[in-house]
Amino acid sequence: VLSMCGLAKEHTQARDQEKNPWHVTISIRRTGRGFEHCKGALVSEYYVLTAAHCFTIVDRAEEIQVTLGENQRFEVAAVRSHPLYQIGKLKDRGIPEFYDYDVALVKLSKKSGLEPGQPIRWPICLPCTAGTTRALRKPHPQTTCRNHEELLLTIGNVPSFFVTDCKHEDQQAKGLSRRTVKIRNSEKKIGCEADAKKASQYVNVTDVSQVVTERFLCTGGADPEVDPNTCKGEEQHLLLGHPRNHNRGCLCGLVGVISWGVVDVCRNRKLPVCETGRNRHEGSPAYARDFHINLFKILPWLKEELRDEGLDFL
Ligand SMILES: CO[C@H]1CCN(Cc2c(C)cc(C)c3[nH]ccc23)[C@H](CO)C1
Repeated sequence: VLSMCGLAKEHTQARDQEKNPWHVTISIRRTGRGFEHCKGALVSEYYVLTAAHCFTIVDRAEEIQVTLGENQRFEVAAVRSHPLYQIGKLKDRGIPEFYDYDVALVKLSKKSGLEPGQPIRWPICLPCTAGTTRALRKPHPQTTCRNHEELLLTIGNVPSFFVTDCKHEDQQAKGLSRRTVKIRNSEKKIGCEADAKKASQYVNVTDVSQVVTERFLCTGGADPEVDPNTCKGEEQHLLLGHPRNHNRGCLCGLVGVISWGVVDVCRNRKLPVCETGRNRHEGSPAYARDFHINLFKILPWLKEELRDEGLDFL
């Protein structure tokens, strides 16, 4: 079955949830400390993709809930972090957190698309599947995985966006807003990655490649204009603005999973204003960069874990 991914209402009258049906909230009950939250992306009928660091080794599936849209709750059958994710791997070198391979798949206990009376929850397309070929309006099966990477990740500043909770200025209602960022590729990449050393916990990092490995994409900074930054709890996904018409996210599909940032701009934990993005830490420093796991670098794991989901991997 050709997974009907990336189908969402794009017209301006559509409600936030209809524009971003794949955007989910993951709530983890921590005994004595209430709930912690992360964001995730529905990538098939049963699976949500998110960051592995949202979970600890003791979290059990029973403690985790996934909410689609405003209030459609799902229980979780299993959480599978990438086998090479090991946040404490460099502790003995004075590097407290290491985010390499920071991705996890959360399996829902029932299919996400079949609730009577609920809107269809279209998943977002994964790279190197027939769905992304369709979203890119390219011929199938002639278009290869390499073509996807060339189309989506080669030019210097790749227009992309992430989705964040926000509140509408007037009626204080909660909404979702798309925050446009540029993936710093080719010549912009070096400067972007170098700022990782400004993170408070990375004072002992001598060579930035110790913490920013091949698996990462880098966004943020102020060149040519200031990019919005992510906050803790917004681990989720980076979508792609269409390489040609930058003004509209083309639902070309998932490219990365937000993993960590140098500065947590939501210190005051107030939701940003939907229309303007105000309330974020005003005037983030130019070194406020964000790092995302590049899905093109973890395809074997994705294909293996999602082999029964009918996603037609290329
Ligand atoms: C290397 O040291 C830093 C790692 C990241 N940490 C927090 C964090 C996480 C965990 C996840 C996301 C999505 C974040 N976006 C912005 C900050 C932030 C703090 C920085 O504030 C210390």
